[in-house]
Amino acid sequence: MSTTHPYGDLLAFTLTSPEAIPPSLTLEAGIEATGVAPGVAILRPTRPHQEAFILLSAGIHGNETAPVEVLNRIVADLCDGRLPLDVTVMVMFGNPAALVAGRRYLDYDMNRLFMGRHAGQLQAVEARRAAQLEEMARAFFTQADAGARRWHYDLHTAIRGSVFEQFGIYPFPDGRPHDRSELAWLAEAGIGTVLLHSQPSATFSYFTSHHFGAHAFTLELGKARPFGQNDLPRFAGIDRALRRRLAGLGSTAGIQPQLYRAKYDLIKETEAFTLYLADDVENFTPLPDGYLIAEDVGMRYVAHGGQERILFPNPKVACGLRAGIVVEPATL
Ligand SMILES: O=C(O)CCC(=O)N[C@@H](CCC(=O)O)C(=O)O
Ligand SMILES: [Zn+2]
Repeated sequence: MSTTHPYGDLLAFTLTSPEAIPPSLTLEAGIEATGVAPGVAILRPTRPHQEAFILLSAGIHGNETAPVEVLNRIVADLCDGRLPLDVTVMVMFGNPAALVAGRRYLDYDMNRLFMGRHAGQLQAVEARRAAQLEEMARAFFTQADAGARRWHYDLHTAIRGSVFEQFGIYPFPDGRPHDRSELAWLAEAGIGTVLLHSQPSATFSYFTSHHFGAHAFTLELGKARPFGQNDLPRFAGIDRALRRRLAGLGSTAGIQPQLYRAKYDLIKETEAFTLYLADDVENFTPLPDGYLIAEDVGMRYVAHGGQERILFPNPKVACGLRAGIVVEPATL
């Protein structure tokens, strides 16, 4: 089957025309493709299929290109009949303008603007886009019957390298138990480490978990690199697992990832915030007992106990935002 539609390379379509909505088409592969917004489309089999709704997002941060390339290939394989689809899937390239610019964001970090936080940053282009993504996620998940299964995988790569190259982030479950079969699915996808968030946040995965009860995860799949510099075979585990999920296949293995819990956030309150970790310190680096991690006006962040590790240290964030997370080992 030869490609004669933009779903054969939705990424090229989006980067070339970042304000264009993909066309709505019935494809020879037996898929109804509906363009919803720039960089966003829903794919649904034309034949009877499972009552499962899967949201796959990438490029919420515009410099995190590899996950966008992974999703782009999956969309092409679905739409050209090389990969079976037995669920309804919405694919989102989160921030097309930032993807074109190769920047994490243009005005404001979009993954701090969900849960309605966009209303407080209306001058930022990311605020309008976050509001749009929220609305599209709401329409997508609320069309599902009460018994339908809902998943959301928000794919990222990180600024720094990591002691554990790929890891998942389980948003705060609002009192629901953590789901061991979802954790096993992550392990099977090659994601051997999962951070359990301990509080609500303004991220996309918390939004879909909180509002729609989706099994939602932020997945950190490696180090962020520009388009053309990604080593895509390193993403084979998540690629394979997503393809199985889209084909309606279940888990095969029972292994569990190792778990960490978010203990507290480093908050950059003022421009005086100082981080005492070098730029090449990796995510999940252990923090020796007593180590001074960071300081801000009237605040000293000191490591305790020798079991803590640092995640996402970044002194360059805007004031008021998280400049790192101190994590510790956890069990369920
Ligand atoms: O490398 C970094 O410093 C950030 C990588 C990244 O974008 N991570 C996500 C994690 C979201 C979460 O905590 O659920 C983010 O910071 O938005
Ligand atoms: Zn990111």
